[in-house]
Amino acid sequence: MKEIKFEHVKKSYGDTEVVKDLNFTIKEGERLILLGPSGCGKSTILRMIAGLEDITAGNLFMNGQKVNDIPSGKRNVSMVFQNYALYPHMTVKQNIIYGLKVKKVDKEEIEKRLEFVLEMLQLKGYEDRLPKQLSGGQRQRVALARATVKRSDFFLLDEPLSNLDAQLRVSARKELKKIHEMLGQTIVYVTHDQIEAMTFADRIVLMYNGELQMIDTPENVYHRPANVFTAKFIGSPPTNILEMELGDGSVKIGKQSFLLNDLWKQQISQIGAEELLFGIRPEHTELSAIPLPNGLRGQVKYVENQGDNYGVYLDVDGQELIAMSENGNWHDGQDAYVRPFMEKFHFFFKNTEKNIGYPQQMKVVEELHYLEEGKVTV
Ligand SMILES: Nc1ncnc2c1ncn2[C@@H]1O[C@H](COP(=O)(O)OP(=O)(O)OP(=O)(O)O)[C@@H](O)[C@H]1O
Repeated sequence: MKEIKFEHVKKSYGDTEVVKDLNFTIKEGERLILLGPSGCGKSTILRMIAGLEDITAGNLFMNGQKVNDIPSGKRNVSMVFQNYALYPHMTVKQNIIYGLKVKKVDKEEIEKRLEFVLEMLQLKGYEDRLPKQLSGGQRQRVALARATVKRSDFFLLDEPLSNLDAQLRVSARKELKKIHEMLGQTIVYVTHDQIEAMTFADRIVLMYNGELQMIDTPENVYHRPANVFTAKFIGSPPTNILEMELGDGSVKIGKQSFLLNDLWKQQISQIGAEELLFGIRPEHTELSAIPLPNGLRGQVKYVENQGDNYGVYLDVDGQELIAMSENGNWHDGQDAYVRPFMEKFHFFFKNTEKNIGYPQQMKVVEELHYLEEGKVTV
């Protein structure tokens, strides 16, 4: 089984714990993305898998075998680094096959694998060039090729596309997916780019401050965030998190309130919630210049042009709420009315910032057709 299992894994540098009690399993053949802000411990986790960092406490298993003390060279991993780390004095071909030669792989087999990656990563014709004679995108493909020819069980990538421009990143992700489909390796991929994570991952591990915040599919990370951090980290502009009070079947925000439907009323009463926070994504609201039933009134503070639509920042009784609008004709200080979609509400416990959960009947679906308040059909 090409599986990686963390069992109470910790990593400290001196007195500083940079990875705290990790417990999760990376499944055979999956594309797992380690996502999180700078310094959260992503690279450290990847380097522990690669055997480039010691584990301070706990156990790490690969292929069912405990590998805490197994050196990197014996872990059946290949790794691609952010800076490519190509050998500058070797040609493209030499760079790609160097590892295989060291391992004394049969000559014919080396040629076969070389042909395969040159073809797949569009490097034909570049075999005899030195890295300095290549563009950034080509160098990155050579680094991918060098890791791919090893055909190891585990393919580890540390921000491999961050030096590429947006277009090249899209095509490189496609190539990576192709490699994955053909070779079926278990991929662990570090990035701080949520778009990369959402488009490439089977599952995402979201890290913050050395702690795992959530591990789940991109859909669930977006629609069912485990806590406030996840809700705010995923999505742009970030999820609105508002202070609220519970009224009688309603949510009070500042001096205003809107009614909850029966599903939410039941959910909230079931968990016996005390103090809650209310979450709603900017894209899950309706914004209007005229009052909306069951909505909130705010004043426009700022409008951000996002190309195909606008982020409108409102002051709602002293709290900021961002809504999306197709038109940019909003002016500062103007009254605006916003209605959060009930099917897209999130509630979090105020003390722990953990999600309270969702009514069972509210499925995670991409396309929803809104009828009226709180009623939804798929
Ligand atoms: N050799 C080291 N000695 C001391 N502290 C370290 C060492 N390597 C990393 N750290 C610290 O450990 C924490 C996690 O670092 P890590 O590189 O894993 O973060 P990251 O999430 O990959 O960040 P980035 O996205 O910026 O690369 C950081 O606070 C970093 O300063």
